[in-house]
Amino acid sequence: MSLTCEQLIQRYSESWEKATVHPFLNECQSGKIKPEQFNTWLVQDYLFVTQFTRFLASAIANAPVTHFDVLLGGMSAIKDELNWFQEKAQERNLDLSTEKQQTCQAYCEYLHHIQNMAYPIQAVALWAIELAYNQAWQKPGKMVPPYDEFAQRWGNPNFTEYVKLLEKQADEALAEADSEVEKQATATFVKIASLEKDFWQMAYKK
Ligand SMILES: Cc1ncc(C[n+]2csc(CCO)c2C)c(N)n1
Repeated sequence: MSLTCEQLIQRYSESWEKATVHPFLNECQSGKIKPEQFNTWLVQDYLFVTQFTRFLASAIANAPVTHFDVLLGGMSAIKDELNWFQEKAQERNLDLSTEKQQTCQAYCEYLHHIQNMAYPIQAVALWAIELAYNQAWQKPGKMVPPYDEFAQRWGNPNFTEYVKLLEKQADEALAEADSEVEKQATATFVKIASLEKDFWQMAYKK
């Protein structure tokens, strides 16, 4: 039996919990987050998504044609997401040409690093990155305005469906992987969980 996404979640459930449960999210839920802390996180997330766009493009370049439909749908969603980030930044008077914090920089470098690795590794990364947001923004429960818009964006059923399709594709890719690629895909999952955990914390740093 080959490795599956479900097994990764089960085997590393503690790391995954830390990736998707954080005081930042609870403070968005209650409305206690300071606007400047939220803004700090938002700008860093925009910077991350610009790098993620390049990562998705390279995953498409390595993917089998049977995976194009889902991934191209993801690419189209990112076009919308980047424009939406720019709108939010304008509303909040934020400068998007800010420097990356160290955690954001490390995450972007990691995406660049796995860009040229075997496709199953990229398929697992795409799934894990999207699942992290899909779960993290739902776990605290109904959020107060203005943070409910963010929770809706990443917690809505359509996005959940997209993440399920990414899981199916990652499982298909893993079914073709040898044990070395399985090992690297596992390491990628664990690394992403750790980077996601650190990412929330950037809200509290200048
Ligand atoms: C640190 C961090 N991790 C995951 C995501 C989730 N995500 C990455 S790109 C994108 C747009 C739709 O594909 C979404 C929702 C994020 N934004 N920031």
